[in-house]
Amino acid sequence: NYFVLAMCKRIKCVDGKPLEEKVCVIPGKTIFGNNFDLLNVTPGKLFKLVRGWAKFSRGRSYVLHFLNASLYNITNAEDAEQLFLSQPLTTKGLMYDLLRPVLGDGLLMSHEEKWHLRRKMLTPAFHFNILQTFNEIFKEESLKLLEKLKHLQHDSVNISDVIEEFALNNVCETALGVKLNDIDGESEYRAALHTVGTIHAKRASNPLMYYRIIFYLFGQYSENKHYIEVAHNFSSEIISKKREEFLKDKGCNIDKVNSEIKTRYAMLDTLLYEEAQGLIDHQAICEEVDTFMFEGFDTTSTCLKFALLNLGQYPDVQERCYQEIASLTDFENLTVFDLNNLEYLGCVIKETLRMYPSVPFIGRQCTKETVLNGLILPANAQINIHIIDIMRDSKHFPEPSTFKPERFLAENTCNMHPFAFVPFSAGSRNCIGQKFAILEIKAALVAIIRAYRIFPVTRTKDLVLEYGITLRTKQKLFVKLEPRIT
Ligand code: HEM
Repeated sequence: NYFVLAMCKRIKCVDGKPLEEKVCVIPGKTIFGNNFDLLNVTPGKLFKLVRGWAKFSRGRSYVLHFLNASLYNITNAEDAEQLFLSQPLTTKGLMYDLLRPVLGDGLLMSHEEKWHLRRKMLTPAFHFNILQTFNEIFKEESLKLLEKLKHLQHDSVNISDVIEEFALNNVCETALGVKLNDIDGESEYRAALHTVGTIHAKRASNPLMYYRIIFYLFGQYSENKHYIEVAHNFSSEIISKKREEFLKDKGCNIDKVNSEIKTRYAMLDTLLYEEAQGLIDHQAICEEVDTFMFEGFDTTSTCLKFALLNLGQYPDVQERCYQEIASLTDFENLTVFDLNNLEYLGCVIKETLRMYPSVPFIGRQCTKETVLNGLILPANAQINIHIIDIMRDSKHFPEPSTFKPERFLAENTCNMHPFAFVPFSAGSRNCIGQKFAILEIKAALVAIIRAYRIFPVTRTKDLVLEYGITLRTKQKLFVKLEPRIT
């Protein structure tokens, strides 16, 4: 039962056949399983290694053996289906523990009863009525983004900074109800989130660093602690400010709040209302706010940056988007319906997410012995779901490395496997912010495409992709912009 030298319990086939008949077993570099395969890798090397294993296994899911745990890697839609539909397999994997000091036990990390309650509590904050009010903020921030772009050197625009600022402003103003620019320490906060993500990616690339004591002694423990504190102090200050406003404004009229909450309450107000009812405490609010800021900012900005690179590289695609947008009314008057109706632009965003998913890998762990896809996974086995490989499977997406937004037109998706396109994950632990994200990305792209022709500077084929919570690149990203004459 044990893979002795790797010191982990083996995964077995339900029918007793050799494991290799069901999955690919990646040979380790040493007799100690795959324990030493990851030593001294950088986030860039780790990304390449993990994708290389997926290539080696030729479309089959694969297994690795690490100290104390086997790792089942799901790389295709067929194997992902059972997992996404499984209720017991909703506990997040070991890797997420590295994020716990940052996100606490918020929606992303929590499980079972706690997750259920919080998800139920927060779902109304993403209701269609609320998205309508968010749309006004997305448009306002998109216009501010254009204003920023106007003052940059158009021959080579570094899109990372402006896009990240745009995304963070949006999530702060929508979810928390405060304008980030009005608060001191905004840029330090953004830098802190970025650094915490970078340290996490580096730590995740070295299994020895998963041990707290080793991270403490030889890793970036103090730096990490410092930046987490900066981020937490910032969000905590916002929460205190909003609590004061909330209690002054609504505290005496909970019934009124109760009726409003279903129609127009953003996330933080919803949480403050639950706090006023005694259902959650300050700590819980902090965890959720930190989770939403973290999840809501890097993910959308990553997608936007790749979408701009793609639009620059494919002038025909860009022109088709422009034609679709050209018939719309003034930008300021665009409704959620108008943006939802932009079918081709929607295909561009989907194709961008398919090729460059903002969250390329997600993880689960078995809390007890579990049967999945004809395998018996021992308790504590880890499961890594390769969102990126699932969506680059040539069975479902012919010529997977070619950017073809048309594959997402309604007439081409009728027979698509339900779990072949999963940038927002799927099943009960799917992304709560997916409609929010698409709307925000569309608003920004409409504003930019209307104002500028985009030309390539950084090309996607030259990018070195890096492992991280979100997809990262070694290089900074640049495009050239040419104002459109209207
Ligand atoms: C293009 C943008 C986005 C992408 C690709 C994306 C992707 C994902 C994925 C793959 C997951 C599952 C994570 C896992 O199982 O470990 C997830 C979960 C989550 N996302 Fe997003 N996300 C995006 C935008 C957003 C936004 C804008 C928000 C909030 C405003 C958000 C909030 C969350 C939260 C709270 C969860 C945890 C949900 C739960 O477990 O119940 N995301 N997202």
